[in-house]
Amino acid sequence: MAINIILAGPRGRMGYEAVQMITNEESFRLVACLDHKHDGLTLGELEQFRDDLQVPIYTDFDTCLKQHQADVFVDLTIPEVGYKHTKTALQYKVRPVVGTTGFTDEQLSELKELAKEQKRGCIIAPNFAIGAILMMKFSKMAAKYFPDVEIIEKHHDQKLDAPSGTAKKTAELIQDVRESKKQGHPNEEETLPGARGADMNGMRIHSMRLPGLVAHQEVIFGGAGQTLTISHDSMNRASFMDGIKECVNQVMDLEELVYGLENLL
Ligand SMILES: NC(=O)C1=CN([C@@H]2O[C@H](COP(=O)(O)OP(=O)(O)OC[C@H]3O[C@@H](n4cnc5c(N)ncnc54)[C@H](OP(=O)(O)O)[C@@H]3O)[C@@H](O)[C@H]2O)C=CC1
Ligand SMILES: O=C(O)C1=N[C@H](C(=O)O)C[C@H](O)C1
Repeated sequence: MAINIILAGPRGRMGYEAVQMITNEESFRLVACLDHKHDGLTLGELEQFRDDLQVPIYTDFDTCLKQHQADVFVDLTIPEVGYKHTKTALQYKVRPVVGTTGFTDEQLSELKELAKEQKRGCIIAPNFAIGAILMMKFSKMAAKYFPDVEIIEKHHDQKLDAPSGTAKKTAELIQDVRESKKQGHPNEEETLPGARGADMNGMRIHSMRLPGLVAHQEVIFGGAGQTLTISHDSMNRASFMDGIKECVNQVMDLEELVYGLENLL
């Protein structure tokens, strides 16, 4: 039996790639899309998609969910909207797979509670690329031995949230094993505000935004007379598609929210 999917954000950089992946996968069926434009049209009627993609577009999620029996909802939009969509999907007992980043800790806790109440699987994954998951896991391993660490994340200049979801998640994983400490000189001062980046329990996160970049991260550890750099680069959005596929399959067997693909691999 095919898994019926509703996708939010089909015209976006990630959404476009996800449409190709879902429609090429025999065991998936894209039953509808959610957008804030083009209500009543089909994907095939939009310039960027193949003419034969007879997938209806809705701007109202409730209407979409009432019209289509879906198993899984995939969100690749923007933080504020992605959070609302995820909540609505769970209320309709449809399992969300969320790639959208920038949710607050409060929003994540609320969604965790809702998924538990509804006994429905939900996966929120700040990064779907297997290489990025390994980079995070290796960073957690290294942090046990190197408590001095800074994260540099580099993304395209159209990204809305900073730091990236991946950088935050990496810092959280490192925090599980790193003793909390302020790094750098105790009397250091920023003569230009922000020069030392964001501060997470003394660990620094720096966000770079430039045209030409896709998604890249370096985790740099420093110790006596040595540094260790763990880095990952996504050269294109195809790098995230195997992870989405894995999440769509795995979410069907879950009854709670899982935050991070590293918990499923
Ligand atoms: N987990 C992961 O592995 C990855 C996660 N991401 C995250 O995925 C998200 C999307 O990234 P990306 O594709 O690059 O971003 P884009 O800006 O390219 O795409 C976002 C899409 O969402 C649409 N949108 C805006 N508001 C709504 C709404 N109310 N309902 C439905 N759609 C809406 C936008 O339309 P319009 O352009 O008309 O505003 C756009 O088509 C981001 O949060 C990003 O951080 C990205 C890459 C990997
Ligand atoms: O916006 C992006 O592009 C990406 N967002 C995710 C994040 O915030 O970590 C994942 C990846 O880095 C690409």
